[in-house]
Amino acid sequence: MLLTVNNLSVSFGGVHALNLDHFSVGEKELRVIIGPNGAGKSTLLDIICGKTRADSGEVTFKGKQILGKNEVTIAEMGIGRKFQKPSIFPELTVYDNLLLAVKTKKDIFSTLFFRVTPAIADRIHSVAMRLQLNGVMYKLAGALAHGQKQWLEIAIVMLQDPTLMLIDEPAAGMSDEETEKTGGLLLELAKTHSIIVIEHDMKFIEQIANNLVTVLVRGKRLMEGTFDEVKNDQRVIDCYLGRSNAQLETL
Ligand SMILES: Nc1ncnc2c1ncn2[C@@H]1O[C@H](COP(=O)(O)OP(=O)(O)OP(=O)(O)O)[C@@H](O)[C@H]1O
Repeated sequence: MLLTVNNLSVSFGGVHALNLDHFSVGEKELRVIIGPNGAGKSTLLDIICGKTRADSGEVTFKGKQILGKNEVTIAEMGIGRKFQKPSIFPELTVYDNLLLAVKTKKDIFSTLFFRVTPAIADRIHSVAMRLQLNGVMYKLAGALAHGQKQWLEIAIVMLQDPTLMLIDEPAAGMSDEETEKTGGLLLELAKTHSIIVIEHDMKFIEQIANNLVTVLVRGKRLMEGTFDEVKNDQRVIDCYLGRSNAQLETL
């Protein structure tokens, strides 16, 4: 397994946010995590990327313990996180945003003497191609459509060379067409990367869940299964019924 979590406990001011017995993700797996608000989904990703400290437990990545390591070290080990809040520079072009992502991966010394070699330019263009940004490379990032901005964010994470990408609600605020395209992009990226996606939109989950879906409720793992198993599980339906973000019952 690429990532393994065991007996992870996290609390904030005495309130348990996570009490997770086990969770693991394999190489080139696309895992979806669902759960009602406050289930601990973001906290789990925060722990994995080193943003939040755990009280106890074990998280190993490529066989190495990562609990207690800081965000920079964990990113260097190969875990990239795309947050919901935008992190692109709107006044720079798409190309310059991508170039900056390559530069910031370097240490200060090599950043000072940074040159765009043909290999770097190729890499930027190949990532842009995968995220279907090649047609808008010289457009200002701020002028992109909402969907394209999100794809640019994913491209920026990709350029940091992660083995595992953590993505929070990639389709939030997108049109139906953009959502479907995002699903296709994630499935394509999962051919070369492991990806954990937190998502609420069940139609989108149905499109991308080619492997397991993990259901978290009140910090615990309620169940794990295929999309159909999860969708038809009475406990899952009960957790979602009556919630505005649930569309389980309509599928
Ligand atoms: N920094 C924090 N300080 C205090 N409590 C927090 C903090 N972060 C999260 N929590 C609490 O931990 C619990 C889990 O929150 P978390 O954001 O991980 O849930 P979630 O499943 O991602 O929810 P949502 O779908 O609403 O984003 C909640 O009760 C939340 O209020």
